[in-house]
Amino acid sequence: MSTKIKLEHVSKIFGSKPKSIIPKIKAGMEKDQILAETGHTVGVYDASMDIKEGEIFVIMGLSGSGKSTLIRCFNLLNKPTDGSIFIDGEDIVKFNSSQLKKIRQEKVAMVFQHFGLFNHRTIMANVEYGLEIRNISKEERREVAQKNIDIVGLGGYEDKYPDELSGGMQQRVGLARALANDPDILLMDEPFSALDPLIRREMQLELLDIQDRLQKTIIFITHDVNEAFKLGDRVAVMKDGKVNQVDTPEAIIENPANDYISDFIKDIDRSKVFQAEHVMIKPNALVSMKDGLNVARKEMEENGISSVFVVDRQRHLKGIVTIDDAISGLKEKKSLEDVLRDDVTVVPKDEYINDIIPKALESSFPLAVVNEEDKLVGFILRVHVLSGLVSDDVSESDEYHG
Ligand SMILES: Nc1ncnc2c1ncn2[C@@H]1O[C@H](COP(=O)(O)OP(=O)(O)OP(=O)(O)O)[C@@H](O)[C@H]1O
Repeated sequence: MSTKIKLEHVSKIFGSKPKSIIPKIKAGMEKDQILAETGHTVGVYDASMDIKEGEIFVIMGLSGSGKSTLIRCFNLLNKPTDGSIFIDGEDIVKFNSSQLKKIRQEKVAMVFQHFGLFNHRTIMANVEYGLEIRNISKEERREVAQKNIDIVGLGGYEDKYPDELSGGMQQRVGLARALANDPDILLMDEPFSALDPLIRREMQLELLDIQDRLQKTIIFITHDVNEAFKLGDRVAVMKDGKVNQVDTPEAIIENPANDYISDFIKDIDRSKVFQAEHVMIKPNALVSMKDGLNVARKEMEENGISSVFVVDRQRHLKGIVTIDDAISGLKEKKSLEDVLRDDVTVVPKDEYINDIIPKALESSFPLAVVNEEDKLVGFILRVHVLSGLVSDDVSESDEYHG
């Protein structure tokens, strides 16, 4: 994926002489001391990051950590005190007002926490708004707005007014309005935090679904670590105006950059973050149909394992054979095919552990993990899914091998 947005050493200081504060921070002065001695507030300090085209990039942090200040820099609602922001390679901090107007109308759209809808306008007229100020013709406006109302699942509500809709529905209108200008970049500042938990979960799934279809570059702000890790392809963790870590949810959980982040993520539900490919074990023994039963038995004996997966030449799974079946099958002069069991549960490599648990409970064999081409890439042991899910020792087990 190519870089869509690049931040280089972006700082935003609030106060009468913001630039004078930068050297003080460089010299190691902390945010509290700066406020006490100079009356300036450090909103964001020295943020650098690359955001890739088509990713959901989450900025997470507690209240006051600088998330909103930072996201408002992406469309220059906040002009950085220092640093550069490149969108598609152009430094927007240097843009004049007409360039800025264009980029806000056409390339970057924002969805707000409290929806920001016009209460005197119908849903249709709210969604049409951005197109209207760009002087798009009435017919085209209607067509584009209708398409986006349908995308967010609000077909049939076009003539209602915002206060006739629930919070979740109002936020869908906010999303449709942002999408109507077909922006490359969507800025979402705590869009779901005013919603109750059930609606919030529904909206999270809806956003993932819409993103699958539209592939925008999304910057999403939240203070909720579970939301961050559920939605984010990558997550930036902020504290006191500074970006502490930028990485994938899995990498942050495995290697938190400092104690603050360890503390932040201790309540995370790992089963909703880790996917099959993160916890699977790569098989060190595999048997192909043409190898035959004797080879299968040897593989199991030499590796000290009680079952082995059988694949074809393309590594597609054919089934599993157990050591007991292999030994008795050989005595009875049976072939590998005769004793092959096909009741193996197969899971795609991007399936969440949360969804794998019930399958593991039902299966008497290790679960087979396959890639997009349906090739066997690993396996997951029932015992590990059940005991602490994705504990660090998962790869050290020698109880079974596939
Ligand atoms: N316009 C402003 N003038 C002065 N200080 C500001 C301004 N906007 C934000 N700040 C300060 O900058 C710091 C970061 O605030 P910001 O709103 O970005 O945090 P946040 O992480 O988004 O918090 P929240 O989740 O509560 O919105 C805070 O200390 C805040 O008081």
